[in-house]
Order: sequence, then structure tokens, then C-alpha cells
Amino acid sequence: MESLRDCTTSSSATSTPAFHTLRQARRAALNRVFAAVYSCAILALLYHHALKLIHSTSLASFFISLSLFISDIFLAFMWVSRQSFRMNQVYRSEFPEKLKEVVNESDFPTLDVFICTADPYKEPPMSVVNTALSVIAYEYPAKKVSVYISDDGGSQMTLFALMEAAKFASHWLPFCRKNNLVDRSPDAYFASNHTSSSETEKIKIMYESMKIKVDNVLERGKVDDDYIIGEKERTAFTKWTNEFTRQDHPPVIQVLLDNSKDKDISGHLMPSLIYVSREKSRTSPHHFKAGALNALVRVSAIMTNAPIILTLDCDMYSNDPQTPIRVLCYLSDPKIRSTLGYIQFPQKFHGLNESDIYACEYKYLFIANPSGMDGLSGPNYVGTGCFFRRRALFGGPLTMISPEIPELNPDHVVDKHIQSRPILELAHKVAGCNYGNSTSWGYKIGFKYGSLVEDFFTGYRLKGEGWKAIFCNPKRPAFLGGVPISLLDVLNQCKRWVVGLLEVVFSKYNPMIFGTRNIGLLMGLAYAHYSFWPSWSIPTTIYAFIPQLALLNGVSIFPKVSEPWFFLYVFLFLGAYGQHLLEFVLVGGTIQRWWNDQRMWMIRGLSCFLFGSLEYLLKHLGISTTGFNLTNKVVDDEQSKRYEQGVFDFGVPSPMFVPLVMAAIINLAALVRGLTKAFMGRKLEELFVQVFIAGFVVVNSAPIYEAMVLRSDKGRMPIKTTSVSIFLALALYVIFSLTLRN
Ligand SMILES: O=c1ccn([C@@H]2O[C@H](COP(=O)(O)OP(=O)(O)O[C@H]3O[C@H](CO)[C@@H](O)[C@H](O)[C@H]3O)[C@@H](O)[C@H]2O)c(=O)[nH]1
Ligand SMILES: [Mn+2]
Repeated sequence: MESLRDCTTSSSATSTPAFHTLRQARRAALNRVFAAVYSCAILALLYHHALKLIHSTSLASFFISLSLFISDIFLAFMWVSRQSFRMNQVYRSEFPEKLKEVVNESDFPTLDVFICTADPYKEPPMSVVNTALSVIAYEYPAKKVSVYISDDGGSQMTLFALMEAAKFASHWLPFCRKNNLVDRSPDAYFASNHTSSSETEKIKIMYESMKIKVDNVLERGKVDDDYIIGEKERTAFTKWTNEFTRQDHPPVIQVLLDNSKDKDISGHLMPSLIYVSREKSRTSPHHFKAGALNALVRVSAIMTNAPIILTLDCDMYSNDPQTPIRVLCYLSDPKIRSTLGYIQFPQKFHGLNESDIYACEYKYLFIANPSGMDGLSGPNYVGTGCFFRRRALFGGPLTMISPEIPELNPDHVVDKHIQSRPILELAHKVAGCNYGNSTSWGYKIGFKYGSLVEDFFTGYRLKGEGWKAIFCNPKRPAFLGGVPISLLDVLNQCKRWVVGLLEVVFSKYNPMIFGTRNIGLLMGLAYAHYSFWPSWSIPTTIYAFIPQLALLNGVSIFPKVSEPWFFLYVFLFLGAYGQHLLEFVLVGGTIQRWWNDQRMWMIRGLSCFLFGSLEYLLKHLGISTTGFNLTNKVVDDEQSKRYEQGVFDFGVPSPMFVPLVMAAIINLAALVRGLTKAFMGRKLEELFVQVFIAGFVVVNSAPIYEAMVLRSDKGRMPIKTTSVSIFLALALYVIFSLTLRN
């Protein structure tokens, strides 16, 4: 890194062109004006609610008004905090080509890549292999790249797959270089429209046979003797004794490629590839992914100690071999270097269906909002596709916190060979499960413990320490990951996030207090917006049931169409939805995907946000212990066919579906009731807003009705869920009606 700094300061003296530029979004001013107008409308609405509360005539009407008031306060808070993303959106461009002309390769800093995996059955080893190969094949000096795989599953199958990958790499790397490939994940390449030649066929056969071997091993559940060829490999597998389980085992560190001596078939050196499975013991906490990353920070410090660290999830392969050079465009800039903690690329996905039915693209979370935070002090860390300065993990820019041994220091120069005895011994020691426990790892240094969204929490804490970050969103996505393709997987993932976010809310680092004080009002609000995500469930649940139950009982709770307040509601609704649609389309979304995005917000509000909050409560009270439930990455054929057709997958019963089905039923009933009244000639003036909301929910619930009544495939709504929900919806109706009458 030192050398890079030298080279760029000297080149900037001769006024080299900038390697990156920044542009402010043109609509910032417009956004601010709209924000001012919309704020007035919100204040008027709250005033209207206050009046209604004061003038309520019965206990029931008081409670209804109160519930609407509370919902709108939450919506108002979410709206206000969201404005922080809209105040100063910026767009960046980088010029890697220019950098390559000016900076010498030998001055490039070294790079340590971390890839996390945790379970061979939920995260297929072949997907880890593809991710690993895609970064091993980076267009970056091989001598400067080391790829570390953290295997929290402690699986010999994963190690075996990576051994195979190391062998395959010696053919794959020259092939990529020679044909100048951009798709360097073999799976992505072979699935793409590639040119066919005898050479391609040969390498494809090689790839397929590796795949068959790896899948065979996975099927058998262990690595049979006939698959083990070399002596070195045999010794590696002897670690898997009878006592070895994934929760209880010694550390395993295996150097599979060594960039000081291993060459590919064309005689070029290859990057290092190192398998690490940290020690596990049932009696010591392992802190899930944050723990795994910290173990890698330590092990890599001992072995290579690169100043730049790239973190990747096992399913996020590189989609552009130039990415590290793009990153250098920022890291080499002396003007921003001193406080630059990390550079985050957006999470983008392959294999989304056309209308993205589950809205897993998370356009706001991964694209629109980060460019807003980038105009402040930088995007949040999203766990993958992020280049860190190693130094940023050791205290603030001005207040370096030294680790307990000098070898872990970010400045330490490794002067021994990675396979030398002292290095391997120390690496095993720092991969020990008790190693981090008595030190500041996870609290003051490294990735931060204490939240299931360790990424969100770590990025936020780094900002608090004074680090800045950059959002880098090139046209060709730098990384591509997989998305869950069944509704339950989507909701479970989001539920875990909710638990993690609430852990941040109820810690001493609450963004509204600690955040606004330490990282500025707007940044604090931005982090607050995320950490209060679960609170969406409150307005969503209230709006999904109260107006409709009131409608079923013929009680009007919103302004009449002829009243001026009605227009306030119209403005608030159209303003919010209109702005959402506009922003969504501006970041490249289609109208259909926008529709599904807003639908998923309703769905999440009634399911994972609600259940996640409950789970947090149980965890907090010590009643349950939720851990990091991995997102499933294995797909069955039928399921993926349904996904491709854009059909919702319910399949297995889950309590999270119950409120969804209840809402679908109650809204349909309310709509029918409202419409029959209208047909019978009664004026709907008083009930119009309620009928409209019911209608809106019904339209959004179309896939639920279909799954309940029309479908017979395996992804249909389980009968059990439907019947429980019908019963509960009836009960809710009866209770509500009785309360209204008393
Ligand atoms: O004990 C654990 C648990 C998970 N992981 C790894 O963490 C990554 C993310 O897990 P996944 O199940 O894919 O979670 P997602 O919800 O899809 O991931 C998002 O949310 C996580 C926080 O909840 C972040 O860590 C991720 O980077 C972010 O993409 C995977 O590579 C896992 O192998 C571990 O290494 N050890
Ligand atoms: Mn994931």
C-alpha cells in the first residue's frame, strides 16, 4: 500500500488525470421542495388525528382513532428518516483504464479475499468453487492475491471441492486469459452464449467431470478413499476423525495454492487459495459470520496481511475481472485515502424472474439508498462485495487500536513463507475458538458482534469511529449473487434481519441517539431508517385490518369524499406511491417490478417484520435462542420452474403465512360488503376510503387467493394454513364487532 501511495502522490505532482469523478443527482433540489410540501401535509394529517382523538364519542371510536394515529406516526417517522437518502444523492464513475496506464502493476497493493460458507447442504460446494474461481481469475497480479475460504460447516466435502477447484484453476486461468473472458465463474461462462471451439469443449468436459465428482462426494456425505490421490490430501483429511463434528472440531487450515510457487499449465503463477475452518466448540460462542470473518482477519494477517480485504458471500461470484483495479481508482487518491474505510459494491443478482415476484432485488436497499448515503459519509456495509482497508478494522483513522500480538497488526510485514512452520502454527492458534474471547475482537476491533446483521452493525460502527465509505456501482455489475426462490426462504431471511436490526435499536448504539450524535443527523436518520424497518409492521397490520373490520360493521373512520381532509389523504397516498414509482423506474426498474416491490412491503409488514419482532422479544427474554439461519441456496427443479413462471411458492405451512391469509380474507369480505352496498344504491361517500383500501389489498392479494383456491401444485397454500386463517379471521371479526357494539 505504501508503494501505491508513493506512486500516486508522485504522479499527482505531474497532474495525472483523476481516476474517478463524482456527480450530484440533478433532482436533489426537487426532492427537497417536495419534502417541504409533503412534511406540511404530514403535519396537517397529525393535526387531523389529534382533533379526532379529542372529539371521539365512544371508547371504541377512541381506540380506532388512536390506532390510526399511531400508524401514521410510524409512517411519518419512516418517511422523515427516508429523506436522509434523498438529500444528496451522488453518482460516481471510475476510470480503471487510465489507472492502468499510469500506475505500475508492481505498485499495486496486495489483496486478501474472504469467502464465507457455512453448510455444504444449504450452500452447495460447487457454488463456493465458482465464486472462488471467479476471484482467483481476477485480472490482477497473481502474486498479490490470496483467497481465503472460511468454512463454518467444517466440511470435508467443501475442502474436497476446493482441492478440485485448485487443480481446475491451473487450466481455467490460462483459458480466461487467452480468450479474454469477462465471465470468469465457470458456471456463468458455460451458461452464457459463449463461442464454441474444441478448446472450450475440452475445458467444459473438465469442469463437468469436476462437478460430477464433487456432487458425488456430497451425495455420499464423505470423501471416499478412491477420490483421494496425493499424500498431502490424505493427510489433510485425517483431521476429520470420529470426534469431528461441525460444532466441535479443531482448526483446519490448508494451503491449496501458493502464489509463490504454484503455476498454471502455461507457466504463470496462480493466486494463493487457503481453506480455513476455524476451531469450534459447543462451549464457546462463535458469533456466526462476524466470528468467521474475524478468524479470517487474524489468519490472513499471519499469512499474508494484505492492506485490502474483499469480503464475499459464497454465492456472490465476480462478474468483472477488473474490479480490484476499479477499487484502486479510489484507494490511490490521496485526497480521500486517509479516512476511507471501505468501498461497497451493490448486491445484484442473477436468475431473478422477469417481474421479480419477491422483490429480492431490494432496489432501495442496495441501489437507491446507498447513493444517497454516499453523498453524506458513505453507504452501509451489506456483507458482501465490499473492499475494506484492513486498517479500518483496528479503530478509528486517528485512534489505532493495536491487537494483542504484533503479528496481527495491519502494518506488520510478513517475512516468512505461508507454508513455513511458525506461520502455520500461529495461524492455527489465532483460528482457535477461545482466541478471540478474552480480547477486543468483535467489540473494539474487527467485525462487530452483537447483532445478527453484523454487516449493518459493523459499517455503522466504523462510521461512528470516523471512517468514510464509497458506493461504487459500475454499469457491468461487479458481483452477482443468488436470490431465494420460495416465499418462505425470502421471509425467513428478512426475519433474521429484523432480529438483528432490533438488536441494534435496543443497544447503546441506537442510531437515533448514538448515531445522530456521532455521525451527524442525516446519517443517523439513514441508519435509523433501516434499524426501524420492523416498525413497518405496525402501520401495515393496522391498515390491513382496522378499516376493513370497521367497514364490515358499517362504521366510517375516514373523511367523507366531500370533506377537504379527504384530499389530504389523496395527496399523501399519491405523493408517496408516485415518488416511489418514479424513483424505482429511475434506478432501472420496470413498472411490474415496482408493483411487486410495493406488494412485498405489505407482505413483509404482515409476516417477517411482525414475527421477527416477536422472535427478538423471545430472544431478549431468554425464552428462545435464535441463531443465524442460513438462507437456502439449493433449488429443486419444480420450485425453480414455478419461480420462473412468476408463481408464488408457499408449500410448507408456516405461521408467517397466517396473517397474510387472514388479511386477504377480511379485505375481500370488506370489499364485497362495500360494493354490494354501492349496488343497492347507497351512497359510499362516507366509506369510500375504506372500500378503496380493501380493494387495493385485494388486488395485491391476488396470488394468495390463487394459491388458496385455484392451485393444486406443491407450492399452493397448505390447507392447514388456510383453515387456521379462516378460523382466526372469523374470530377477529366477531371480537371486533362485539367491541364496537359495547
Ligand atoms: O455462522 C455463519 C453463518 C453464516 N455465514 C455466512 O454468511 C453468509 C451470508 O449468509 P446467508 O444465509 O446467505 O444470509 P443472507 O441473508 O442471504 O445474507 C445477507 O445478510 C447477512 C446478515 O444477516 C450478511 O452477512 C450477508 O452478507 C448478506 O448478503 C454466507 O456466505 C454464509 O456462509 C457464516 O460464515 N457463518
Ligand atoms: Mn445470501
